[in-house]
Amino acid sequence: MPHDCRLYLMTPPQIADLGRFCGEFESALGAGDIACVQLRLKTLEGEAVGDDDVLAAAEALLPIAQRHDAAFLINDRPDLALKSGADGVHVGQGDASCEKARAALGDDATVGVTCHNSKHLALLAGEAGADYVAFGAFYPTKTKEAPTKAEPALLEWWAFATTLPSVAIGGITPENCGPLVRAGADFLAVSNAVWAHEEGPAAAVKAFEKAISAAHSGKV
Ligand SMILES: Cc1ncc(COP(=O)(O)OP(=O)(O)O)c(N)n1
Ligand SMILES: Cc1ncsc1CCOP(=O)(O)O
Ligand SMILES: [Mg+2]
Repeated sequence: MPHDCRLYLMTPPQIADLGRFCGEFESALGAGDIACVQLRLKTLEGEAVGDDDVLAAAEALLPIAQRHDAAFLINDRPDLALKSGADGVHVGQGDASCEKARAALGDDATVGVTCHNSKHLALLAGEAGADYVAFGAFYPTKTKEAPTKAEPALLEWWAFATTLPSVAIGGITPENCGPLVRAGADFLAVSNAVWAHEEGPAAAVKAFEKAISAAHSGKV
């Protein structure tokens, strides 16, 4: 039987009302097992997300993540991860390098690296000291224009060839996550399926848990 696959929750790219979002965040984290959260704030119609916005969001969300035993990572910016007291950072191929992130944050921090659909990038990230590699996008996503499409076979190969954890990302829902779980993904990184779920984020987390468990037990 494959090892346990866990949820990795990404924030929405824009948070209009931080106070209100804290309630939704608390409700998602309280609904089930979430291993990790990534604060991923992006620009909206050219409006830049300032460092202060990221730091204010981190200040509000980090204690909630800590209360629920979820690691708290910042997207893109090792410097803001350090400033905010986050557990680590997720960097893409166009962001700071894994080595630079590690040097800024230290050995105890978590550093994750986007590897698109590339075994080569993932092996390099592993050599550079990444704590996990992220592959995607597995499905069409509304959250970003994903530059690559990945297949579950890549997760299978990765799990067979290495012991470094993998994160699957991109358009993942409770309905389509089965093949990724069965292929050996260690984490499912999800955003829209949780925040836009018609019954709310807690229902989404519960639906993911049910789907992951069904995939592990071979029911789907
Ligand atoms: C878990 C995870 N995987 C991939 C990404 C994408 O990172 P990146 O390529 O840097 O793109 P942006 O998120 O910065 O738009 C991610 N953030 N998290
Ligand atoms: C950041 C990112 N990188 C590749 S797909 C994606 C978005 C994931 O969000 P969603 O779960 O809403 O598709
Ligand atoms: Mg990035």
